[in-house]
Amino acid sequence: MNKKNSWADLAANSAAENINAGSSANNGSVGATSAASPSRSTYVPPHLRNRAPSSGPPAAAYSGPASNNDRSGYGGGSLLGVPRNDFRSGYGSGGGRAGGLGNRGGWDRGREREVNPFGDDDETEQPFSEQENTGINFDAYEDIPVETSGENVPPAVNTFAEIDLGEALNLNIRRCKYVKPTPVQRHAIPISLTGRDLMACAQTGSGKTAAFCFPIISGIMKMQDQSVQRPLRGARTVYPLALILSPTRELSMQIHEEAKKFSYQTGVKAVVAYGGAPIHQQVLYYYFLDLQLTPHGSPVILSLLLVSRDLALPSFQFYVFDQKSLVVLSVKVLNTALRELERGVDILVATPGRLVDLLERARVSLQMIKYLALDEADRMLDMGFEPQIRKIVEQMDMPPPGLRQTMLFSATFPKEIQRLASDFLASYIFLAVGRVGSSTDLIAQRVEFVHESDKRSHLMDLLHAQRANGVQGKQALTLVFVETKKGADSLEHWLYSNNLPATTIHGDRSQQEREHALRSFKSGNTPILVATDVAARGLDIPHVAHVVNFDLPNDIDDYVHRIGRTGRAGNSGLATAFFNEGNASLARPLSELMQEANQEVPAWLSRYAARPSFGGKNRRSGGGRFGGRDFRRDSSFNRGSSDYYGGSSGGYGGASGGYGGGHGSGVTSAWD
Ligand SMILES: Nc1ncnc2c1ncn2[C@@H]1O[C@H](COP(=O)(O)OP(=O)(O)OP(=O)(O)O)[C@@H](O)[C@H]1O
Repeated sequence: MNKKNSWADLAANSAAENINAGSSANNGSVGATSAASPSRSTYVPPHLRNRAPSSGPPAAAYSGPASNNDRSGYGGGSLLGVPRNDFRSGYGSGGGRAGGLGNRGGWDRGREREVNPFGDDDETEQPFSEQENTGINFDAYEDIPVETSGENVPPAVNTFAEIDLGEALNLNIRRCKYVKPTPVQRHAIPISLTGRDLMACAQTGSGKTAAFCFPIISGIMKMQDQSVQRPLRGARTVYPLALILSPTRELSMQIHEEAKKFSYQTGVKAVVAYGGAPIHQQVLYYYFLDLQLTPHGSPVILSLLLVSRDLALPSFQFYVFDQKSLVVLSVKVLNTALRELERGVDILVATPGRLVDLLERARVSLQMIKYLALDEADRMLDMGFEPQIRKIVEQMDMPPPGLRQTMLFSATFPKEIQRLASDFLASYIFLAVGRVGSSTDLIAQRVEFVHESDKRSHLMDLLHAQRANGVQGKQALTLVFVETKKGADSLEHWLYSNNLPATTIHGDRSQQEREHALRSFKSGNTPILVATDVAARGLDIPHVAHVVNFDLPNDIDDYVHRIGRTGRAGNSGLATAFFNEGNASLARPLSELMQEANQEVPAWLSRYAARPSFGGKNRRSGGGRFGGRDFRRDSSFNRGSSDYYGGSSGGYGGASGGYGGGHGSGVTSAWD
């Protein structure tokens, strides 16, 4: 019998192995099963045999972690049907499921104790100088141009000590080894601390997450001192004080991890809400509560308890399964994520879809929101997400602009999106660190003309050369962007069959597979990650040495975010793009971007860029010279007599401004 991977199949395998059941395919019904006299009353997992029988809590009957199936295609049947190539991860590690959802720091599975995200419980505090993260090259940021616009802009600071963030948060900043604020932090944190709304644009990898997290945590700490009361509307509804929205599950998880670090021992609690994967992909553990055999020897699971953290699964829902020789009469779902949420939340980090679900089920109320942050705000307000964001921000119970503080952050901010975003803001300050939508010159950019049919062999050459130059012949972490999910799978397969350790991340992979692929990449086990744009934004993966745009995106802003996965926090990086006739419309913005970042533009690319038929449609974020990027300064964006510079929200509650300016059309499929 082949091993299978869904929770039900795991149960089947486990049951079949342990009970030595007969092979008859009995599709027993509830009635038939009840009538059968069982040959054994209760299943005891192998590790609990020889112990006294117990009818105690489920933990006593733990059957082990559900499988991680990222490499399950090898050596056994896979429900997913597609072999996966997370190099080596499937060998000897048991698939690694125990390191999956449940191992994400901070959840602490049902215990109230706050997990130390720094793992430094025993560490005595070191002097500041010894802690400095030597990888950070702050000088790289010193001469970066900064522009602010809006009324009464608070002055920037040069050190964290100048800002009153609160002792507990300051301690965590030291634990993070942040010695001094990055430019976006120097400006954005004082602005936010004075309660002003903010639209901030700063280069990839320049510390925007902390720039919105610090004021939120510090503000909530102050609110705790004032013992802010939350409404009592049914124990199951929670009232977060801050909401941080991001476009992908992985980014939400990452922000949550960061928020947990920053808020450690501050009394501020951050919870993440994402999900949407089918039940069998979300199960952490399963327990047999009651299992019997029919006279024919078929296993009948009278009751199975699943422990899940997918917020979509209500606790204790009952299912009846009838699969081949296995009958499951009832499944109880113990939803650890919902329970975590029910214990209370100050900062809710979420993807929009999951949040809408929670709002509709009255699990979350936004009535108490004091802080709203949109990370990758331009992405959150483009055609794909805008309706959901409007629903969350304008049509539920969130306080309007002026009564809440709103912070929008991204590395790119097209003017059309700025205009939409202004609906969510009141009297806001616009902050641009570096040119809006520019890339950092920490990233060396190369563009090579490669015909479609030559791309694979060219990539192979790059990767081999890189390995030859690497430390002890090791492959440096390389992120390869392609345009489609199918393209990602096919390239991964090809790399793998050519002995290059690759995995993929894209929207057709299960959440478990996505997370496993990311972990495998980060750890260096699978140093080549083939990705769609689902990995283009926000992900902070240390030591990514090389980003390859195997397929260039249609939009220059997407290019900016993609290459921004390398060259982060002051470190240098390399980005190579394969360009051919199909990318002609990107020639002009690409060569402009490269010039701005002091990169050498190949003569052939300049010639493409100079052709009048190319490059017209693809606008640069913000556009124009430095200093003209706040859309409120551009008269063509003013609506009638309303004065956007002053920033009062003209469109609150209204319908979308209908942005349709060629943004994201080729990208949507990659973002789920
Ligand atoms: N003040 C600081 N000192 C040292 N490191 C910092 C500081 N602030 C942030 N970092 C580190 O810099 C890295 C990049 O930060 P972050 O992920 O917030 O960048 P970002 O601007 O949000 O990038 P992106 O545009 O790609 O989302 C992280 O590893 C973070 O821990």
